[in-house]
Amino acid sequence: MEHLGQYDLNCDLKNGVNMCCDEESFVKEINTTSIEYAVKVLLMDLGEDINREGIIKTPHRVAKALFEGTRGYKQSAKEIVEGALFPEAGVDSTKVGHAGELVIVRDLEFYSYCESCMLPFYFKCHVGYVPSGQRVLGLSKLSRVTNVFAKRFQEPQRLANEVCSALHQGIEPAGVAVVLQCTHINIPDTESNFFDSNHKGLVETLVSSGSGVFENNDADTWGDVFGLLKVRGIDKDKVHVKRSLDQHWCPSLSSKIGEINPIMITAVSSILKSLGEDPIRKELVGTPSRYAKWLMNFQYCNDIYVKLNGSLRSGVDDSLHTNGEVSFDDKELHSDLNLPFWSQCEHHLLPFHGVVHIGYFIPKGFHPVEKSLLQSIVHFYGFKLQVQERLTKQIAETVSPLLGGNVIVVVEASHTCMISRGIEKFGSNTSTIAVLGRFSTDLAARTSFLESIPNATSL
Ligand SMILES: Nc1nc2c(ncn2[C@@H]2O[C@H](COP(=O)(O)OP(=O)(O)OP(=O)(O)O)[C@@H](O)[C@H]2O)c(=O)[nH]1
Ligand SMILES: [Zn+2]
Repeated sequence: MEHLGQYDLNCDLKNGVNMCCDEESFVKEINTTSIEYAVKVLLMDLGEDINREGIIKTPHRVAKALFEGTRGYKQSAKEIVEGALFPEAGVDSTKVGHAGELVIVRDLEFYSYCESCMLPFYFKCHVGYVPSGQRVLGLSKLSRVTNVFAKRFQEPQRLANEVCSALHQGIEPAGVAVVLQCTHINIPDTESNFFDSNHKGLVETLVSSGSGVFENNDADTWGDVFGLLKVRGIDKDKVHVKRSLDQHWCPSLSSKIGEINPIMITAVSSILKSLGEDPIRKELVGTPSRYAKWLMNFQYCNDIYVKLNGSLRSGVDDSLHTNGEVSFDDKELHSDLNLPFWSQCEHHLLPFHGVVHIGYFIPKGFHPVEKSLLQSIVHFYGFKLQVQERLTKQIAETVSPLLGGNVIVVVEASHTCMISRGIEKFGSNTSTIAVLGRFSTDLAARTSFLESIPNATSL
C-alpha cells in the first residue's frame, strides 16, 4: 500500500479559482499565447506549414485543450466537499462510534494527462467511503473531487492517493477506498516493433488507495469493496499487487528516446511551465523529450517510395493488372481486415487510432497482395498529422493501382479529441469509407464487403 501523502488541502486555496465555469468564460480566463508559440515551434520542427488550412488554428486549439485538461490545478477539492455534507444517521447509530455502512460510486469515467508523456489516458474510477459522525456526502461530489485530480499531469498511484486523501480530509469518514482501472495508448515504436502483430495497442493498470478503515490492504472493509467490484472483474489479488519500481505504467518510459532537437524540448518545457507545472519536478524531467519523440512519429514526409523503400511493387502479383482480360465473374472479393493504425489529429495534436479494412477483387486462383505491404501503406499515411477522411482517401488512392483499380477502404477509429476533451463522448468512434472503380457503382459489392467486417469490440 502506498503511503498516503499528506494532501495539502490549503495549497488549493492559495490559487483556488473556481474553474467550474462554462467554456466561453474559461477560454477568456486563460492566456494561450505562450503555448500557441511553443506549438508553432513544434509544428515547424515536424516540417509542417503552420499556415496551411488544417493546422492554422491548431496552436490555439492545443493550448485550449491543455488548459482544459489541467484546470484541476486551479480547482479546490475542499470547497466541493464543504458545501455537500448532509446529516444522515447510520442504521445502528445507537452504537457509540458506529461507523455506518460502505457507500461506493462505481464506473466513473475520466481522462487524465500522463505526466511521463503528456498524452491523455483513460481511467474508470470506483470510489467509496464509510460515513461517520452521522453525515453523508452528496454522491456527485465523489466524482467532482476525483475530477479535480484527474485534470492534472498524473501517475495512477499518486492520482488514487490524492483523491483518497482529499476525500478523507474533507468528509472525515471512518475511511475512504479508491480503485482506478487505467488505460494508456501504446503505439508501436516506428523503428522496432512496427509490424509486431502481438503489439498491444493499449496498456492497462489497476491501482488502489485506502485510508482509515481501508488503510490496511487486508482490512475486512476491503472485502465489502471487492464484493461490489467483483462483477467488474476486479478482485483483491489484481489490485493490491506489489509493483516493482521498474514496472513502468507509461509505455514511453520503456522505449529509447534517441536524438531529439533541443528546440523541441525547450518548447515542450515552456508548455509545462505555462500550465503551472514544474518541468524540473523529478517525474517530469524526461517528459519534454518523450513528448517530442511522440510528435516526431508524425513528421511530415510525403515520399512513400522512400519510406517503403520501393516495396510498393515487389509485394504485388502482377497478374492483378490483367483485369481487362478477366471478367468480373471470374474474380472473387478479397478482404484484408483489422489492419491497425495510429494517427494524430491535426486539429488538436491528439491521437486517433483504430483499424483499416481493405476490399478488392482478385482473379480466381491468384494470390492476394501481401498483407504486410498494405500494412506499410496504412502506417505510412497513419503516422502523419491527419484527418480521418483524408487518411481513408490517401490509402484508397495508393492501394488502388496495386489492387487492380477496384477497391473499398473502411477506417474505424476512436478520436481522443472527442473522448478526452470537448464533447467528451466516451465510447464514441468514427467510420469513414473510400471507394474506387467497381465499388463506386456496385452496391452489392460494397454490401458484401461491409458484411465481412467483424464487429469492432473496442477501438
Ligand atoms: N472531419 C473531421 N473532423 C475532425 C477530425 N479530427 C478532429 N476533428 C474535428 O475538428 C474540429 C475542430 O473544431 P474547432 O471548433 O476548430 O476546435 P474545437 O473548439 O477544439 O472543437 P471541439 O472539439 O468541438 O471542442 C472538431 O469538431 C473536431 O471534432 C477528423 O479526423 N475529421
Ligand atoms: Zn504516458
